[in-house]
Amino acid sequence: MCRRFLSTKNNLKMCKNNKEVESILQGLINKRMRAMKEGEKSENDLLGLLLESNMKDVDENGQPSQGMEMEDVIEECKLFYFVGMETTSVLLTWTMIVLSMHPEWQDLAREEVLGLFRKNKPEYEGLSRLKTVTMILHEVLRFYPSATILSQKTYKDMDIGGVRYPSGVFIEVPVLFINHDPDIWGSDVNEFKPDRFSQGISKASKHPGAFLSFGFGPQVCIGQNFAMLEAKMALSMILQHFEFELAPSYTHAPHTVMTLQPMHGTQINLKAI
Ligand code: HEM
Repeated sequence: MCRRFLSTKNNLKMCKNNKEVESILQGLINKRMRAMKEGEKSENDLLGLLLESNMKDVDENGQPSQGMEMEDVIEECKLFYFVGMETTSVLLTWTMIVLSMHPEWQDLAREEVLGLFRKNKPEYEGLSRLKTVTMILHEVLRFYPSATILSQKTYKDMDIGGVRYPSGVFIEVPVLFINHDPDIWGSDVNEFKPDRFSQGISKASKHPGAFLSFGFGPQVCIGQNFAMLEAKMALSMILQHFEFELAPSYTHAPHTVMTLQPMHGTQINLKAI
């Protein structure tokens, strides 16, 4: 990877970090493979599944090229870690910011959570009944989509929307712009209005497929249900135990570093309840 880039200070740092992540993963993989070879039952997690498929193919075909290369296993682990962690964490961050800016929605969300769980740990069944919290998370994802642009590349000559594209053209879908387009969402597009999602995602806008914060088509986010569950669980627990508001030092400046983030951090005052 590193040979493709100029040796600037930043690129060298990125390469160093990348090598460090890869060597940590390689260590974890080696440990797990040793355990599997010694007959230990593989754990029911992503790494276990990837390695099981990798080792099975190697065994049955006698040559490793048929299975997933170790490099691919490492890349999959990196992909899941980065796309799974960062996206959900910025969703929660923006939700805390927006609920601080709109205390009326913070109160409604807390009312719903306490009504369902009181101060008990939220359980799966109850999380699927959170209507206001779900609408809030969808509206936050519309306002501040973790991925602001989706990139696709044509792999052959093709027609898209009446335009002929040759193979190898990058097509960028500007999710952030689409999510803020009044022709799609209405003239109140710049207002925080979770109830636009009260009838579900497909009825929230004038176009049923306009909500692209989890992508679309074959590359649609595989972790979206898990991410929503995680976010509902975390937000419910925060709402159960704290009231929160923005600290005076907070400066609102969304900017993109891979994901859409608050440029100057998220200073929030919490009050235990
Ligand atoms: C709020 C949280 C999340 C958001 C907003 C989000 C958003 C997205 C988007 C927009 C894409 C499509 C990318 C594209 O078309 O190029 C995507 C793909 C994907 N997401 Fe998520 N995601 C989230 C959480 C997660 C989690 C928790 C996981 C895994 C546990 C995950 C795993 C993936 C994977 C594996 C892909 C496919 C990548 C590919 O095929 O290239 N995501 N996600």
